[in-house]
Amino acid sequence: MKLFTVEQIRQWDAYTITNEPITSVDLMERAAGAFTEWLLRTGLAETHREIFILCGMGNNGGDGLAIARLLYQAGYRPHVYVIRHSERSSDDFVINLQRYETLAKVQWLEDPQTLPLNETGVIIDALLGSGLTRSASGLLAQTIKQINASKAEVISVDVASGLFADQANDPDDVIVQPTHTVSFQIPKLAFLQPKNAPYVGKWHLVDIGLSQAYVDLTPSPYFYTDTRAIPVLPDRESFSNKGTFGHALLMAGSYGKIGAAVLASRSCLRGGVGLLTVQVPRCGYTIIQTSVPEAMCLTDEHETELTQPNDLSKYSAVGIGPGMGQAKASQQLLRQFIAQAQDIPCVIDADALNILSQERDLLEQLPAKTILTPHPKEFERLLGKPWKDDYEKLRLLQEFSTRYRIVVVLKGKHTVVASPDGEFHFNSTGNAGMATGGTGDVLTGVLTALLAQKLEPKEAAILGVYRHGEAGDRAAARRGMVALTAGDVVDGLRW
Ligand SMILES: NC(=O)C1=CN([C@@H]2O[C@H](COP(=O)(O)OP(=O)(O)OC[C@H]3O[C@@H](n4cnc5c(N)ncnc54)[C@H](OP(=O)(O)O)[C@@H]3O)[C@@H](O)[C@H]2O)[C@@H](O)CC1
Ligand SMILES: Nc1ncnc2c1ncn2[C@@H]1O[C@H](COP(=O)(O)OP(=O)(O)O)[C@@H](O)[C@H]1O
Ligand SMILES: [K+]
Repeated sequence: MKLFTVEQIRQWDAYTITNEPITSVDLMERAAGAFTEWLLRTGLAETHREIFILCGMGNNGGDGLAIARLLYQAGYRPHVYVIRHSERSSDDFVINLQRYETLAKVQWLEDPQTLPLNETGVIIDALLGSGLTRSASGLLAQTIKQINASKAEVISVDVASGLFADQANDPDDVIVQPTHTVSFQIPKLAFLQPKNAPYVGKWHLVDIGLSQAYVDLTPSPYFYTDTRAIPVLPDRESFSNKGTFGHALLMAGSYGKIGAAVLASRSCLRGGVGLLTVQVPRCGYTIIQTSVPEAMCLTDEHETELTQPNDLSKYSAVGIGPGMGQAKASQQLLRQFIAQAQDIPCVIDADALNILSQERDLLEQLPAKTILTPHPKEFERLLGKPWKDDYEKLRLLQEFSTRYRIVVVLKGKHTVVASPDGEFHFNSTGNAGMATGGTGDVLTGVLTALLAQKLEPKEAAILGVYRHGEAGDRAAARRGMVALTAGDVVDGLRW
């Protein structure tokens, strides 16, 4: 799914109005109808709950008033408040205010302290949407604080009031903290940024029929990976043999961390590779041979660390780093590896990334088909500096990917795949149960398997990250998030 900036969403709105054609107030009606249908379907507005609808004077407030009318017509009796936060009001706000006032009165809120919010109530937050131009202050900020202090269920219309939809807020901004955000058509970029988690809650999309032609015509670097958009592995030919699916090499493990090599090996096999060789220090030999009998084991000459370069020519892809440690000899090994691997697709992870952070000249020499898989701390080390906010992080990620011409998978709740063509693909699968040791090693194995099967690095990264998260979701459905381990993620892999 393509994602857009606020300015593009505004143009999308205008394009739909002109080309469908539909009047803007009817489009607002459609948005309010979709929101109300969602609300009634979820049962969050059961009649015994009091519904408070807080409206601003722009189109978000207009949505709030149209929702109020639709609820009123469905038999609910919402308490509707409007806040005078601006000199101006939007035309569609005015029309919807008049329409509502044919049914009931609204209250102009002068003092937020007087809001009779209670914990069994539902607050519909329609103060401000994507038209936010500055941080909330004054009466608006007081009202938002009052909403956040109440124990009521809060549902934001389109985007939480006070949250910028496509740029960073200041740390001390006053922003609604909803339990749910019901957003029109597409997720806003803000929903995917880690620091915004308290200002989004659970987000849901409702379809308001904005023009598909605009989506097709309008370029954007941002994508949200949904089931319809993921790359696919080619079907397996019935006459194929194990040679068809590549021979992967994993270089992983050190004394006390052979488990990382085991997890990456298992997931590489579940990723569909034809043949797998695992290079581990001598201490890992028996462990690999007994716990992953499908893999061949190449023992390093060193007892506890990886030190020995290989002839890489027979491998279709290499994954290096999980549990590898950062011993001096392993640093030298990585240097030799990079020199040798220029024509081989590779995944560089974990300790190998930390070595790269210290030996920065190696970044310039990375093979053309490289995927790096840092978590945020590892990415910060690679950059050599922290970022100011999540959007600056994205800019730096893009610069990094373009400068070194590699795919970077920045892991997290919405793992981002950044590619040298300037695109960002935010992942949609996975869950907090995966925040447990070893799940990253599982991802390395999967990505190595996909590269061995000749997927291009960008496609391999988008697909692998998606399936890895999906495997985590399957594992969480079976065991619950608390009990989930990295091995369960391996077991959850399906293609
Ligand atoms: N295409 C779609 O998806 C559709 C979108 N729709 C809806 O439209 C919403 C966007 O509406 P919108 O553009 O009218 O903006 P909205 O957020 O209501 O703000 C209004 C005004 O508030 C003001 N203001 C800003 N910041 C302020 C502050 N801190 N403190 C005080 N005032 C502040 C500022 O005016 P100013 O005071 O700067 O003159 C601004 O113009 C969108 O979120 C969705 O709900 C649907 O109806 C139909 C289809
Ligand atoms: N809250 C979360 N939601 C979704 N996925 C998560 C979450 N926390 C972690 N993950 C995923 O789990 C993996 C963790 O990788 P990493 O931090 O390298 O762990 P490790 O080094 O222990 O293997 C990543 O793929 C990440 O995207
Ligand atoms: K809102």
